Amino acid sequence: MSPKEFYLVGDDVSTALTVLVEPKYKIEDLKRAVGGALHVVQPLGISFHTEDGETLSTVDEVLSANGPIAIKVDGMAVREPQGPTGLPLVGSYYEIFPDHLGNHYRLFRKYGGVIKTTNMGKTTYLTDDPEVAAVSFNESAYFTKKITEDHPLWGVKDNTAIFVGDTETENWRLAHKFLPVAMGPKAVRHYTPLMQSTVRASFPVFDSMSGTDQSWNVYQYMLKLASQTISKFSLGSDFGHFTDVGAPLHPIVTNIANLLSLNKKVTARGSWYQYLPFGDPQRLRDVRKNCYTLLQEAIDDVANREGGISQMPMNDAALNASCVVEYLLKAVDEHGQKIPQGLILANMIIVTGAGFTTTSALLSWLIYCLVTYEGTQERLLQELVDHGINNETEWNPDLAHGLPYLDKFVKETQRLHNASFQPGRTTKTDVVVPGGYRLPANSVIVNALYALHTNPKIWRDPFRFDPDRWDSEEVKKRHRCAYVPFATGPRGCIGFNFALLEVKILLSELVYRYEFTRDGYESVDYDPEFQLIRPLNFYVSARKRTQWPQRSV
Ligand code: HEM
Repeated sequence: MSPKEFYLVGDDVSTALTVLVEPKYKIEDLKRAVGGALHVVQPLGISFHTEDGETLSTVDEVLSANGPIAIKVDGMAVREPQGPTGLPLVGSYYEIFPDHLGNHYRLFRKYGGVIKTTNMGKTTYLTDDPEVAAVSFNESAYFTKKITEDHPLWGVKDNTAIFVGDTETENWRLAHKFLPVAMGPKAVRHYTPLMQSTVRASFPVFDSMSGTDQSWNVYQYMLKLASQTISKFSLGSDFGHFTDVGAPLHPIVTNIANLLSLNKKVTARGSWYQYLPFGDPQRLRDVRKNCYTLLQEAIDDVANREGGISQMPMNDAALNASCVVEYLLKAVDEHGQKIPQGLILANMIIVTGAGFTTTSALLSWLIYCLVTYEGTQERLLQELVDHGINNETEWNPDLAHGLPYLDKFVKETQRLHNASFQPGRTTKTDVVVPGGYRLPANSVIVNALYALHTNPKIWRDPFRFDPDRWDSEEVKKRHRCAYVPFATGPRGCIGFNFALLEVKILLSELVYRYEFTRDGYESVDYDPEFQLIRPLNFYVSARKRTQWPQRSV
């Protein structure tokens, strides 16, 4: 073993660390050893240099060079991410809001693939670089999902629940053991009739608006439809959203939506703000209490159903249960253990909330794309007709996922209008990420999904809505983190099987029955204050079809 000193170009040579180098090392082994010592998360991106800048390509060259060895990461000196200087106290707030998607995109063009923003005392790093996203999504020695004061989910942090709790807790481990089984492809298949019947039960309401040529706010009705579907899946409850045109939203929906909206407001303003005993911070606490009460009632309803709850292995329970709550009450693991009773309530708030807030926004954007991008609605309808689909079709996942245009239309909509936009991860130590950017320990990095999905280095003509791009080799060979609408890694979405099947069936049923037309000429805005990207002022009329195109095949 030969001791050798290494330092990162960009740091002072006095920071050099000693690494023991074995002469039999391959160059990759040396990179891994040096990367580990200097906290370079992707060590194969390292290159070795003399102090004069000469490149050293072999282990022998490194061992025989004089003095400390300089290293670069992806050909770059190590550097601090840059961002707008901002104003005293508020930081970069006015550089970012209200159009945080557009402004972050602009800041990446100006400052590079990892940027730093400060906002009311909180510091956030963000990336639009898939290489950086890939390392941060991976739970590792360097990154984890830990919800600190700088994390976007701080206001709703709850270590008894999935999504809003830290990875390194026993509670997350348990939730992540039990819940995904209830949402895997096999389990989701048995919820297909539920999706089909829920959308068909909404037709009398849309028919009646069609009859009076009434235009309607798309998000309001997609929220009703998505939450009606998710509430049956998650809680086995019927929220009664389609008893008539003006049926109110169920209080579980309004309370969860308020919870998210208040959290975004409270966390956008700095950590001190949430402790105020009045105003939005107090409202956030009250709304959370209401959510708990309402959800517990829904859980008790399932637990007290006639016939009782029989226990069974997780996989059987997932196929047997009529909803996720029933699954959690039934399921036992390989040791005969159940998920602790005390974890069910908090997890069910999350499953329900994560389920309907995302799918309602996605359904709204799908309709937005249909009425905005010429020819898309006709193409989708033609595909349905060509596959013999109508409002009596018995849906199954193979049919829904076997519609190629629908599939790429959904993908392209999620690329440009994804509901989620800011999955955050926290560094466990200081770390040098791809591109040579250094993040301090305990800092939050947000994978900026919109900026990743429109990064011009990856996506040709990124703002053009073009479902056919999904057939191109370029897109098929993209980096695995260039498109991550559901995030990825151990903390990625567990509901994506359900979500994709749900939106495909609901959208197809609606498009087969109605012709959608945009109402109004204002540009459609997203809500900058909400935890998810949802359209605010988007109206359509949906006229019941009386004619359909001929089959083209
Ligand atoms: C269009 C629909 C959806 C989108 C875009 C979406 C997106 C995401 C994203 C980006 C994450 C990662 C969050 C983070 O890293 O902080 C996530 C996590 C999660 N999603 Fe979804 N989701 C969708 C639908 C659903 C549905 C329908 C459910 C359940 C019914 C669900 C349940 C969850 C849960 C429980 C987690 C947390 C996983 C964990 O913490 O380990 N999602 N989702």
